[in-house]
Amino acid sequence: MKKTKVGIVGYGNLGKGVQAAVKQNPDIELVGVFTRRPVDTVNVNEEGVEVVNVDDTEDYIDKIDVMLLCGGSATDLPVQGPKFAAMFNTVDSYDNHDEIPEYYSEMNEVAEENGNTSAISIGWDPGLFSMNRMLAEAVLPEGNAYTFWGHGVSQGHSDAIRRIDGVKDAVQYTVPKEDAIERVRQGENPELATKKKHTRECYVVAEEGADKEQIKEEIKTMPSYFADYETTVNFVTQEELDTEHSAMPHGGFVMRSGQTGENKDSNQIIEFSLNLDSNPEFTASVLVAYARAIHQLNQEGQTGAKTVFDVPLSYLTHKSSAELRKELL
Ligand SMILES: NC(=O)C1=CN([C@@H]2O[C@H](COP(=O)(O)OP(=O)(O)OC[C@H]3O[C@@H](n4cnc5c(N)ncnc54)[C@H](OP(=O)(O)O)[C@@H]3O)[C@@H](O)[C@H]2O)C=CC1
Ligand SMILES: N[C@@H](C[C@H]1CC(C(=O)O)=NO1)C(=O)O
Repeated sequence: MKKTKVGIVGYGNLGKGVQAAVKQNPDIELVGVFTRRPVDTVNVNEEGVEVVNVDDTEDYIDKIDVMLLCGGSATDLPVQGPKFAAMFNTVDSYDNHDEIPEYYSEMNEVAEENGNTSAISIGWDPGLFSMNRMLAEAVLPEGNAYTFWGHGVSQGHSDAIRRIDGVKDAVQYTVPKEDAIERVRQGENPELATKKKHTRECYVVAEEGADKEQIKEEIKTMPSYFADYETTVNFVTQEELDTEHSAMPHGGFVMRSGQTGENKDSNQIIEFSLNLDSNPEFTASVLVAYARAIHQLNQEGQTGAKTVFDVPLSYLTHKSSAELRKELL
């Protein structure tokens, strides 16, 4: 079997998750981990997997079929996305929803120019939840849609806090408002503004001597991430963060309630939910499936940026169409 050879760019929670996910996919092979840090400070604990500084990436252009970009969306991917899409097929999990259209345009231009294929905003939201929002809307054109996340750790929001000057470490929990969920489940079809659906709880380790009030203000007013939410900021020690906030569970659901029939008197509900012990390991598993698909799309000459709306579902699996018809139809 010809394997898809992949590389990991950025060895954090998501990068480690990709390393684990590759081992569950016999048709995928990990060639190397690419990091901005000195290579002797990053230990991947896996025989045969090279650790390379990102400045030496060009040496691997002919050795890697798809590069999995595992950097943070707040500040890493806006730079690393275009940089790596010029050299490789890529898959990333870019999740700043407000900026996805602009990111898509830039990635599409770079990937097209270089004959590469780049899957962007892959994961669960954006990603599998996006797919299900679209599917539900296509099937039930007359209705109301809702997305709820948590209670769990948003990696994107946690990463965004960690990038603030004076922050040493941080975790952000997204907390759904139970009254909002109840109103949706009761079929009220409420109009729910962003603030009305979730609150955000942050646990922050400040650097020695950092201005905590300044950090709190930067978090609460951060556009796209916190500005539209009720957000609480708690300062804790590194030991408290490590002992009480090291797990990264998450999940949520997308739901659409729609009406059908001559008199629109049939109420139909579509719901897709996730319950994740590990947000990074699940997200990484989605990225690896898309690495398989992007490799095939590029071999077919389909270049440019792709979202979950552009990639055929059957390309995500190693199974043939005949196997799918036999086993899963
Ligand atoms: N679409 C979706 O559904 C989802 C998207 N995501 C996205 O994934 C992104 C990455 O999340 P996550 O992996 O948790 O972020 P991390 O903070 O763990 O890692 C981000 C980067 O920071 C660097 N880094 C990691 N650990 C260290 C360290 N100890 N010292 C110095 N640098 C370090 C790494 O780059 P380097 O090795 O180069 O130093 C890494 O790529 C999030 O920002 C989010 O946007 C996450 C979940 C779901
Ligand atoms: N992109 C999110 C995945 C989901 C979770 C989330 C949130 O809690 O706000 N939004 O989307 C992440 O980084 O974890």
